[in-house]
Amino acid sequence: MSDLERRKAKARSDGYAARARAHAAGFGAARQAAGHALRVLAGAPAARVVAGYLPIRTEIDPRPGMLALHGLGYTVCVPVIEAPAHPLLFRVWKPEVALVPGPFKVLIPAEGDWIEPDALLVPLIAFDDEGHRLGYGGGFYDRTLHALRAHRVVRAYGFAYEGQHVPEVPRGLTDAPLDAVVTETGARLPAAR
Ligand SMILES: Nc1nc2c(c(=O)[nH]1)N(C=O)[C@@H](CNc1ccc(C(=O)N[C@@H](CCC(=O)O)C(=O)O)cc1)CN2
Ligand SMILES: Nc1ncnc2c1ncn2[C@@H]1O[C@H](COP(=O)(O)OP(=O)(O)OP(=O)(O)O)[C@@H](O)[C@H]1O
Repeated sequence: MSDLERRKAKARSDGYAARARAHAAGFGAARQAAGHALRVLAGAPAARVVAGYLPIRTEIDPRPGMLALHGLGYTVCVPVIEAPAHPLLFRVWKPEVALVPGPFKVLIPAEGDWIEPDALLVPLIAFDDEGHRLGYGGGFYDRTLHALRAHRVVRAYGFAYEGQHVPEVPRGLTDAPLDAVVTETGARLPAAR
């Protein structure tokens, strides 16, 4: 294990504990964060297809935001793992769509069109002021953002509890930065990178 991997592993276990505390205390946070996400997306030009996610463990629940976006006429989609070390695919999500368990027990739509999002709400374990994030360690969102951003502007907004903020996320060369992080207290724009 490299020094970076060791530091990420430590930050992951600390981050898990902080997220669990925020989740346990976070009554109403998902709704407040949803409101901030709608404002951020309304200010982002040309975002019509927005990726949310179906939460696992103690991730903040983006479904109130996804429901509101659907009601406003956005096309909402969620990630699906195609294979390890591959970018994520995205399938259209609607409030009534049937869900089935996919890899890592994450729910995925049983059917629906495959689509490319132009903005994403991204789950995470920890984030810092420069918009760097730590995920579960699969590199899925990093690969996905690199691939999507190779041919056009695609915005990525971390979606998290305020309690997941850390001074500095251990960072590697392949980590894809976020355009902002939305929490229950508002949208944090990254400080100059
Ligand atoms: N809600 C949600 N959906 C998502 C993601 C996510 O982070 N959150 N993903 C974002 O990528 C993808 C799923 N990726 C995942 C990758 C790893 C693990 C996981 O449980 N990893 C184990 C370690 C496994 C190992 O080391 O082999 C762990 O954390 O204990 C879960 C989801 C797509 N959908
Ligand atoms: N664009 C990429 N191309 C090739 N490898 C990549 C890319 N992005 C990440 N990786 C590799 O994936 C592995 C996991 O990366 P990392 O620890 O940053 O995952 P993570 O950001 O925590 O996970 P996720 O993005 O799935 O939430 C690392 O070995 C990293 O080098």
